[in-house]
Amino acid sequence: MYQIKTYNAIAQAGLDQFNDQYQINKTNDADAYLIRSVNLHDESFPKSLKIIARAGAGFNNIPLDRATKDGIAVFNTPGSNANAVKELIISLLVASSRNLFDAAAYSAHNSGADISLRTEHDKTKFKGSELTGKTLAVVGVGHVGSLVANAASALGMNVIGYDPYLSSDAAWHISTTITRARTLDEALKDADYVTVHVPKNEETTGLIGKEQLAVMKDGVHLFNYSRGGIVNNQAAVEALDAHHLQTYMTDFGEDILLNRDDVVVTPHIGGSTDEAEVNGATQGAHTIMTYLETGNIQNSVNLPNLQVPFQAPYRITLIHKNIPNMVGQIATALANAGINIESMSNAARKDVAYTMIDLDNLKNEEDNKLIDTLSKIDAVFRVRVLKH
Ligand SMILES: NC(=O)C1=CN([C@@H]2O[C@H](COP(=O)(O)OP(=O)(O)OC[C@H]3O[C@@H](n4cnc5c(N)ncnc54)[C@H](O)[C@@H]3O)[C@@H](O)[C@H]2O)C=CC1
Ligand SMILES: O=C(O)CCC(=O)C(=O)O
Repeated sequence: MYQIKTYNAIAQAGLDQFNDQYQINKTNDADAYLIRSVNLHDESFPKSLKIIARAGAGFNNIPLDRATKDGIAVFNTPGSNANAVKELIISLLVASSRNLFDAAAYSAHNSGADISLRTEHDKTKFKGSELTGKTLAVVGVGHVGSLVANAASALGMNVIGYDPYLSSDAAWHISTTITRARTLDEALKDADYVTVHVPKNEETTGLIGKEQLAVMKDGVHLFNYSRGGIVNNQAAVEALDAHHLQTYMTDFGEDILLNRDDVVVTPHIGGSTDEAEVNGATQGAHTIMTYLETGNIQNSVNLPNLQVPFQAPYRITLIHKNIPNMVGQIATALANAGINIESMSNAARKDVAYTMIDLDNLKNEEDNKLIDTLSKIDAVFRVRVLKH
């Protein structure tokens, strides 16, 4: 029986994917965590833990290096909530161009006998502009950014995308109407609207700061629905005070953003739709079952991808450092145990590697001894034995 531990609200439809080999939230000694935004940086992991599946895109809440050293595979669910974020960004583009929040707040407090007279007089304050023909810069053109770019283009906007690491797969999803910027400044300088859709990491922290804001045109609208810290909020507030930035909308609040008419803060709701939550939980559940039952890896964020159908009834998987002679040592340990290798596959990702070995014969009583021997090889982080 495999044990699953969940954190945050995980959609029931996702939990329903687990078959009767799985128990949910029965013990802390879990084989798998299925999580959303919980911060795991200060948590130690139980020895039993083999996989963390993040239902969603961002994985900056997970200590990846520590997880790798503990032999834990970490996955996200790419694209599962991208449409939810896209629809929210499109609504915010419209809301900012039509002063929707201010106009609605005005009407909420406008009452009395002469209401229609006052409305007709005051509505000029809320006159907006149209999105068609305006320029949108999309920074990060992955799952979310590409959908935002294509939808904005369909609304008649000129869209400029900036993504120095764009994968060829992702490029297939971008409309030919999107202009590609070679530098961040090139994307920002003509934009009436800027939206940021990058992962949070060392490189992207402060990606939009004082200098980048200075490159933008007067009156620009900025959206940060990626992560707090990717836009430097202090710099954004200064640009708002100088009436250089017209509005700033973000999913990630901070005290300096409070009580301002030119800021809209939403409570991290970018991926909060029924559909996105079901997609993420379902994809996460399938990722967990595949990894626990077959060892196959797709969409890991700390291990290399490696998918091989079972070639024999038994499979040994090893997570280890990507250094010379690891495969040699593993093969020698198996040979010393008198075990013949049916098939062996290995893949590496930076300084970590993953090896899967399929075997015809493995006596039950030998499992523990073999795991012990393989685990003792220096630089091996995790050994598992699976049966087909
Ligand atoms: N507010 C919310 O609830 C949600 C927030 N997010 C955030 O949005 C981020 C993006 O999500 P997805 O599009 O699904 O991820 P993704 O991984 O599909 O796309 C991210 C893109 O950013 C690009 N990128 C990386 N560094 C860059 C840089 N320095 N400059 C420009 N582009 C860069 C990558 O090449 C990639 O194409 C997530 O990492 C997450 O933090 C995602 C979903 C919901
Ligand atoms: O709603 C959630 O779980 C968070 C969505 C998110 O921020 C992400 O997927 O990166």
